[in-house]
Amino acid sequence: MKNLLILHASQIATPTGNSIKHGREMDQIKCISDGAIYVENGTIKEVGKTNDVVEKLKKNNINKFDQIINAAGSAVLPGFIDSHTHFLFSGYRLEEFCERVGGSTYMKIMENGGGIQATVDETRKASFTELRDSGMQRLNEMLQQGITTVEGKSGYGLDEKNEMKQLEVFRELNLIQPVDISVTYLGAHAIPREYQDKADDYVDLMISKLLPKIKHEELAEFVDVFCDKGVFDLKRAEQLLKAAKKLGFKLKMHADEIANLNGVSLAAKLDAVSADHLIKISPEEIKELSKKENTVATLLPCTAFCLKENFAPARDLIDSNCGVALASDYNPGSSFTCSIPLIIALATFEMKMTMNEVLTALTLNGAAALDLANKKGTLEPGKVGDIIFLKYPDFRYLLYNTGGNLVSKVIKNGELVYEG
Ligand SMILES: N=CN[C@@H](CCC(=O)O)C(=O)O
Ligand SMILES: [Zn+2]
Repeated sequence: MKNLLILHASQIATPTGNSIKHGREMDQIKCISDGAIYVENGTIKEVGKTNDVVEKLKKNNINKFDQIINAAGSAVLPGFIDSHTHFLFSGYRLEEFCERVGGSTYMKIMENGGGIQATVDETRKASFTELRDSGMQRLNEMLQQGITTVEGKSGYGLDEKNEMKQLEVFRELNLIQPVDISVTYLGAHAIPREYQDKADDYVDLMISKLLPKIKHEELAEFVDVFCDKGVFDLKRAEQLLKAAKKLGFKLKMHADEIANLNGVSLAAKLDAVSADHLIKISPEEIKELSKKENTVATLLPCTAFCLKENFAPARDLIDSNCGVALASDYNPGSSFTCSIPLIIALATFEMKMTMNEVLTALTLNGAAALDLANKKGTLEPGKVGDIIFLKYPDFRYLLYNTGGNLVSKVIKNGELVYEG
């Protein structure tokens, strides 16, 4: 048996429950002062006031611990869950980023052969080892931000060999470093050059060959599609997602990012686990989404910021009773950052979310966007022991110390894996 006892936390701050929080529920955070957490074999067993937890452990004759950490002076939170990223890629797009800052647009760059295609060219050239090593470095950066679970999408291979390479690198990374990766197949990230005027053939190829192979080899849990103008239209997105669902994949969707193609409606209709971006979501779609218990609205403020777009209407979504998650969208084009402090600053100051809502969106609702809300995202008995410490005594310092990385310790599965 391996166990850990955390004592005297100035504050334990956590959402509660095993499922997505909607609307007003997102604003409810449980705070315990002078808190303690006991973790056994990677699972949280006790959470409460230090005196109460210590008493309970004594009663149960638990008096030997592999590690005891005094958390006085720290707020202690669930590990952050970054539920939308494209962190596995090769090559950077600095020039295009600067062009955009100077006035060009994401789609103009893509039409001229840059954008996702440029990263596909570089990623195809990269070896398994190169991809693994750069992925490893990025995961380490995430860990230091307090991210204990991340979603990773393929989508920079766009052919069988290179999509499989990305998915296999994810599998390897899951074995060799602490951050858990939930894997998504995003073959429908762009129409590959080889299929430029044959988009239907590419969709057919994914449906007839790639999806069954990936399912058979258990290389991805989710299937996603970039449904937008100039990429995959609604009809093709529906065709692909329906086929994926039939094979047992869970669904995600890049929806209403650049243009409104009614993508959120489709995500709702197909019971997707999440609909992501939503910058251009319509009022009707907000209504539709609010009726869905389990489709998370995943908002990506760093992307809107870097694309100089409006932010997704977080307030309207939450006030209409939707469940909102926040994620980084870490990718080499529209959001080359995994900065949790930047997400927090944009979500509060620009998107008018409360700090309680932001914490829920980065933990429990992030877990829900990965279908993990019954295992992760809160500090409660039965949940995985993924816990972070801040260098200040109250979680609201995350807002107050604007832009600062306040994470001082990260516990993964009950073990200390990072100390800043
Ligand atoms: N929009 C599509 N995919 C990414 C961008 C990927 C890229 O530009 O490389 C996104 O979510 O923003
Ligand atoms: Zn994305």
